[in-house]
Amino acid sequence: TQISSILAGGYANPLTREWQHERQLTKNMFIYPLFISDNDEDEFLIESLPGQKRWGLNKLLPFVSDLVSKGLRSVILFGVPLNPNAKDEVGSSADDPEGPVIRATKLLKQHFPELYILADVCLCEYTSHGHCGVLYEDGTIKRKESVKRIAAVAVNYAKAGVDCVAPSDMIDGRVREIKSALIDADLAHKTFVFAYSAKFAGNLYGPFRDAACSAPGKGDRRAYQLPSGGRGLARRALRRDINEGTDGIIVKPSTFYLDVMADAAEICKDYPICAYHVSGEYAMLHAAAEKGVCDLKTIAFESHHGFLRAGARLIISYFTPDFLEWLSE
Ligand SMILES: NCC[C@H](CC(=O)O)[C@@H](CN)CCC(=O)O
Ligand SMILES: [Zn+2]
Repeated sequence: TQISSILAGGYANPLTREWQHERQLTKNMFIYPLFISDNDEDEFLIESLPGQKRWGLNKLLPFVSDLVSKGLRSVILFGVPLNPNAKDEVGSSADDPEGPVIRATKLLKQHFPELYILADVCLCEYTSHGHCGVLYEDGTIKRKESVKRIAAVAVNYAKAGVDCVAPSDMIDGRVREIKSALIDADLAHKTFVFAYSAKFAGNLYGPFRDAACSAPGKGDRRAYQLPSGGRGLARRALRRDINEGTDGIIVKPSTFYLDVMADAAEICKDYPICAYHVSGEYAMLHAAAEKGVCDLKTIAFESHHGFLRAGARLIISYFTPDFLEWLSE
């Protein structure tokens, strides 16, 4: 008999096309970023991040309640202190008990006890200079002091009820510092440490920095976020964070870094890998759809399928509300 070279029969039908997916997008893999303002009445549309808002605590609950009823399982909180004198050299207000992240955590836990809450841990939203750590006079990162401060913030978030701390600072040694500080505080047994292990300096965070007012005042983040060509460096950072006790790995950005995500799935195969579809990638798809280059829903599925193919199990995505609808159809 003639061995057929015809593959088409295997995916001729929509259902058999679905059968070809090794992993399907499901609601419980989505983690939704929430921008929490220190103005309780805020409900502010973020121009550069289509459809996304900055939320004050008096407006947050109905919005989250609707998403939870549609199957939202998890959010990641970013504090946006608008009050300018809340910022100082060491980001003191990051873990202010009256600050946006800690207050939002308590409010959300009270109303949605099942909602899994991650808190992004970084100083850039709270420092006067806008960098992710504490600086020397010459503008370089003061490593020891930075990681100690970031660990203290992580512990205070965990004390406030956060389920997972996600250090996005990228400063060497912060994972070990956070893990040991959580152990000392007797919180390590119930707090997930989700390190952004392969996070690249690039041009894809602009809309976020608009939303969070977190752009560096001077210079850039190239001294502590990875160079975009550095695949080997990313592999070394992945190994480093595993050794320092991370419980999961975030790769960020995503679309332009699927090879790094595949490396993470290999090097950290015993860990949950999370893709962060960052603000610039999200805004890019919206802009392309607006110009008629592609269809928004189709391109959202196509890009997010790529993260699964590359080995991600979780996705931090601004498309989360859309996917909660799309995956219910
Ligand atoms: N802590 C750094 C924040 C960082 C971007 C930046 O470098 O400013 C990301 C948040 N973790 C931005 C995420 C995004 O662009 O969506
Ligand atoms: Zn930062």
